[in-house]
Amino acid sequence: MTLQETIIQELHVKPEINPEQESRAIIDFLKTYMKQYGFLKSMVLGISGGQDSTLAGKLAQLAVNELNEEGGDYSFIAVRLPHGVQKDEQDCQDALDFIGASQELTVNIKASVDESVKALKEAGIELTDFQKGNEKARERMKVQYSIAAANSGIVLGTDHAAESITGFYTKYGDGGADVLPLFGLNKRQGRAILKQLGCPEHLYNKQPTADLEEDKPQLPDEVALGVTYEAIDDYLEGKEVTSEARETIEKHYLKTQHKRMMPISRYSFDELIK
Ligand SMILES: NC(=O)c1ccc[n+]([C@@H]2O[C@H](COP(=O)([O-])OP(=O)(O)OC[C@H]3O[C@@H](n4cnc5c(N)ncnc54)[C@H](O)[C@@H]3O)[C@@H](O)[C@H]2O)c1
Ligand SMILES: Nc1ncnc2c1ncn2[C@@H]1O[C@H](COP(=O)(O)O)[C@@H](O)[C@H]1O
Ligand SMILES: O=P(O)(O)OP(=O)(O)O
Ligand SMILES: [Mg+2]
Repeated sequence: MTLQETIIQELHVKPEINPEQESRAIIDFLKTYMKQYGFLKSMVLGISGGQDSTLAGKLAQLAVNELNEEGGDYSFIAVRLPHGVQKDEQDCQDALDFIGASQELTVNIKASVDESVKALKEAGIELTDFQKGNEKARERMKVQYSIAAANSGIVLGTDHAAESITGFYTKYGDGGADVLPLFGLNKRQGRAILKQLGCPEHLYNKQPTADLEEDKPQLPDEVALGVTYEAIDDYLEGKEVTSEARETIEKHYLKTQHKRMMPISRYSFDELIK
């Protein structure tokens, strides 16, 4: 098998999807999961104003609606987690309107992040702007777990194949979650599902950004990665891409293998270095 074929198999990407069937399958998966564990009552997810959290949030809310129509008492808790004031706050509000969550909460992470940065500095560790970005992502994870704990809930994550392949997430930050509804999809497939669900166009066509760096506000993922999502999506669908794109994608994949595994032990080290 080529590395491309191995990755496609590992990340469960289909060369094409039927958006309606795919959203049905994800909603059914979420419903089955919630029903499997009787004590679970809620799903929690940070809503950033981007494509992925809009999609995962909408699918979670649709699952909750159906569970409740069937006699359940479940909720989807959409969480705004700005760091100070977010430039694209209007997109976040548009996403929340589209999702129609059972409950909305806002926790501003700035004070906690600033305190961590300060305490680390006092201990002699001065974070770079990039490292502080990862601190923000981990603070968001922490807040979502606290909300889930207080609401008999699980934390949803928005990782999908087009992010997983490059490891473009903060380990135990946005990479830390209980259930990944979008796993197996690439970026354009997620966009197609949002379109089919009637999402406002400006949300599903929005430039993907982690928006974690203060020195580079709203830095497009594609600039940080050095490759376009079009190329990543093509690669994941088994298509030919330029040799430059292939090299960049595969380099990211190999460098971030540890992120797609449980913490490494003597028994998994071989898997990592293969
Ligand atoms: N922080 C930001 O401001 C920012 C902004 C945009 C995008 N991103 C993206 O988010 C991601 C997060 O950055 P990151 O990957 O540098 O940080 P990370 O914290 O997600 O991962 C780095 C950590 O992983 C562990 N690690 C590294 N190599 C390992 C190995 N071989 N085996 C086991 N553990 C290992 C180490 O603890 C290291 O500190 C990147 O893809 C980045 O491009 C971050
Ligand atoms: N500003 C944010 N508010 C709420 N939730 C957020 C915010 N930024 C990121 N998130 C969550 O993290 C994931 C990953 O974001 P990327 O843009 O892929 O880095 C996002 O889906 C939200 O759930
Ligand atoms: O995870 P999101 O919602 O922030 O989407 P994107 O990765 O496209 O910014
Ligand atoms: Mg984003």
